[in-house]
Amino acid sequence: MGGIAVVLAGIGVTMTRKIGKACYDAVFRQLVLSAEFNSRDDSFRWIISWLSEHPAVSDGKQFAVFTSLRYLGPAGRDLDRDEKKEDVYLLPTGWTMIRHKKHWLVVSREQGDEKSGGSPKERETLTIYIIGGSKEELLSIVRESRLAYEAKEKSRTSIFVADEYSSWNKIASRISRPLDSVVIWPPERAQWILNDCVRFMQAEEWYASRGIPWRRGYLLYGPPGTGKTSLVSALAGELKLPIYVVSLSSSKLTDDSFAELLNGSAPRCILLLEDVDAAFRDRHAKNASGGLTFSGLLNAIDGVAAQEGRLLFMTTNHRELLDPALIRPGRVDVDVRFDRCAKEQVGLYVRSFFRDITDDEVDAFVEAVPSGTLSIAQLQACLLRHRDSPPKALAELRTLLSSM
Ligand SMILES: Nc1ncnc2c1ncn2[C@@H]1O[C@H](COP(=O)(O)OP(=O)(O)OP(=O)(O)O)[C@@H](O)[C@H]1O
Repeated sequence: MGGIAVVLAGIGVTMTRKIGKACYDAVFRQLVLSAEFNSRDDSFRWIISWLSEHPAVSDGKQFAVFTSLRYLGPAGRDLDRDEKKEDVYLLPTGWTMIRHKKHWLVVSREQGDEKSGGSPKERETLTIYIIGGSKEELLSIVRESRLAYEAKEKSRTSIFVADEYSSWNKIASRISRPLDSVVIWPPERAQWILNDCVRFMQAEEWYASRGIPWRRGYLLYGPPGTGKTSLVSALAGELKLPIYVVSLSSSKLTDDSFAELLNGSAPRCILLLEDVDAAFRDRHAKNASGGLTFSGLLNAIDGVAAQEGRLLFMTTNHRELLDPALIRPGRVDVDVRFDRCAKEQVGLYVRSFFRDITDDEVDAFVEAVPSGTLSIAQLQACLLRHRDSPPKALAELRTLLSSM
């Protein structure tokens, strides 16, 4: 008898709990709206940036640091050489309540476990609960955060690099580099390439009406440090497009993950494949071990399922080592050769570096550097060591040249 009473009491407690929870959930759902932002989605960045600038948050005491400059892979190295500025956000830790306009918002951040896949940063979610608010109010927060983020990013270039999990990591968002900061010869060539890109981006219908896949490929080749990556960076700034960088030499890449990466890039972007020769000196060199194959590469960049409307840039120091199939017309439409400095480039670069230098001093640099001996990167390194003294820079340059 006593046993039955205990069982009945147990059932009663469980039922009461369940009913209580159901009532609580129903009331909670009625009063509280929520939106979840996953770090895989762009909206996550908007909200993170919006929250970190919200007065109620910036007055807080406990913060977690969130930075978008997380991973500098080999391909990120060059792009990051000029500026090491990070996007750093200070965000509240755990659960936070903030007053926004007429409502209270509760913000919670959660890190997913390994089962949810992807890199740890990719598994993060941020949930905003709005108490007593409407769907429209929740949407207006998302819109507001998007507009603020886009306004902030307007004069910046976003750079994404494929990480070891074969997903995109935003490594930087930096002030766009002006096109005329890249000194190539002849100077009108940079503008020609920019015009070509613009013309392509505006020609979706033209391509569609002729049944031509809407794709354009550029091969930039020449010695190291001559401005290939810098030009891509400047073009991205002028075109207001993000750059997606893949290093083909990564051993983690497979045909599937490469195709997935390309599909996961923004529909309008610059896709930059750096040092293509390192991975594909010839089509047979790879790949017994299951990495990216040559046909996998070709399929992903221009197979039937390949994305359209993006600009493909490939860079190499050794054009002669590339498989002809990779650079045939249709895959590479524009070939641009970069060389070590012509005398005119030395003059232009020195003038733009020192700004208030005299004509005679510029002429001395031009005279000292024979055409085709130094890359701009070498010249730049020397000038940087004596940024306040053109005569000292010139003296060091002469020593350097005499030892070559
Ligand atoms: N033509 C150029 N105009 C202005 N700066 C240049 C130029 N070439 C190189 N530089 C400077 O030299 C550095 C290296 O340049 P960059 O990475 O663009 O060279 P690269 O040709 O892509 O080299 P690599 O083949 O090694 O990838 C950068 O800091 C860049 O600012």
